[in-house]
Amino acid sequence: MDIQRAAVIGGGSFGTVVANILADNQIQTVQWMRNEVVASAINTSHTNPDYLPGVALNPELKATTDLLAAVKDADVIFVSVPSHSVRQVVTSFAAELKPEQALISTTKGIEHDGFLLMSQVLAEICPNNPVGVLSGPNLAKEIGKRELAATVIASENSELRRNVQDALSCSYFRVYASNDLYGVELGGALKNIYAIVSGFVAALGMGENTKSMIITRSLAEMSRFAVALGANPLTFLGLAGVGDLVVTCMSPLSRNYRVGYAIGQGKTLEDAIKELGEVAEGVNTLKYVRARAIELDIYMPLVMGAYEILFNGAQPKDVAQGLMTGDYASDVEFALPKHEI
Ligand SMILES: NC(=O)c1ccc[n+]([C@@H]2O[C@H](COP(=O)([O-])OP(=O)(O)OC[C@H]3O[C@@H](n4cnc5c(N)ncnc54)[C@H](O)[C@@H]3O)[C@@H](O)[C@H]2O)c1
Ligand SMILES: O=P(O)(O)OC[C@H](O)CO
Repeated sequence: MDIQRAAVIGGGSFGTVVANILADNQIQTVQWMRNEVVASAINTSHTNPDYLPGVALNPELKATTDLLAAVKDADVIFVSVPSHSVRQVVTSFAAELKPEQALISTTKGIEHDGFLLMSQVLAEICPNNPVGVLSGPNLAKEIGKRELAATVIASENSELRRNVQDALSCSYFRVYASNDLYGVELGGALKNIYAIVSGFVAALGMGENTKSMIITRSLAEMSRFAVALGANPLTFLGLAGVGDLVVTCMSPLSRNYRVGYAIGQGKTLEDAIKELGEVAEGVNTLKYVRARAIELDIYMPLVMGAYEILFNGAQPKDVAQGLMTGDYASDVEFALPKHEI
């Protein structure tokens, strides 16, 4: 199956850049979105003014608000809506799919019920279709401007991996392949938590040593969690692990970092999310990962501290001090010694 026609589901920043790369590679691409005004702007002025203002999109990219028309003839369908909408949106076209049509999630989130990653949601709804995940250090606003970046396509289906590599690789986008679907996808979801933590650190004006400590300990913590759940530890040394963690923890372009920054400045979570006006997947991911870590007895002090700040009104400064001295009051006890790993 060569990819000649593609659909992208979602009219936000990342859906638009994926659709634009495909169009740059002469793949006939239709992007589906709910907003008719944005669809019309993409078709006529070749811009997405709501999410990527100032970015010139490929004039061959077509947008539509007709979901069934978008997916009908697509060899591959990229799903790029927030995690809380994936099940509903995919269910609304699943019955129309032919078994050879592949589904690729670009969504870095977790579904609460059953702690399902998005590829697992796709496989549950469309059990006969090949499934994959695209994840890596991919800030949409930079890729929209065609700045150089790399990503990972992960799937258990080697033909699908090769085809997506061919479809997306171009002069500004390099695509690596992995068969660790679970690890690649979990890396993309987990790093959002630590981007929020890095936002606190930046807002408090902490030093470069502190930032490095946070990123490094975040990597240890997220790898420990992922390996306990069955991921390959080597995945966390690659683009979808440390790569995505570093960019999201360091860039104010990250929405998760911005939420952490706003809270670090003293804003409420509600205000921080309202101000952002876009999705910050890490907020819900933090809740679900904390619950899972407690259930499985996995030592995750940064997750526990971040939860106290976001949902229990703790002060970032107090939590940071508690984490340093090891006597941070948590209602959770851990089997692992505190400084192990
Ligand atoms: N923006 C990035 O830099 C980036 C990079 C890589 C991955 N991602 C991931 O991609 C996913 C989407 O992110 P984004 O940046 O495009 O988000 P976004 O907030 O820019 O856009 C989300 C889009 O989905 C639409 N949407 C929401 N609920 C919907 C529903 N029920 N039906 C139809 N459309 C719906 C919104 O209207 C919006 O157009 C997220 O999980 C994110 O983690 C984002
Ligand atoms: O803006 P964020 O925080 O959702 O992060 C965007 C991408 O996931 C970075 O790879």
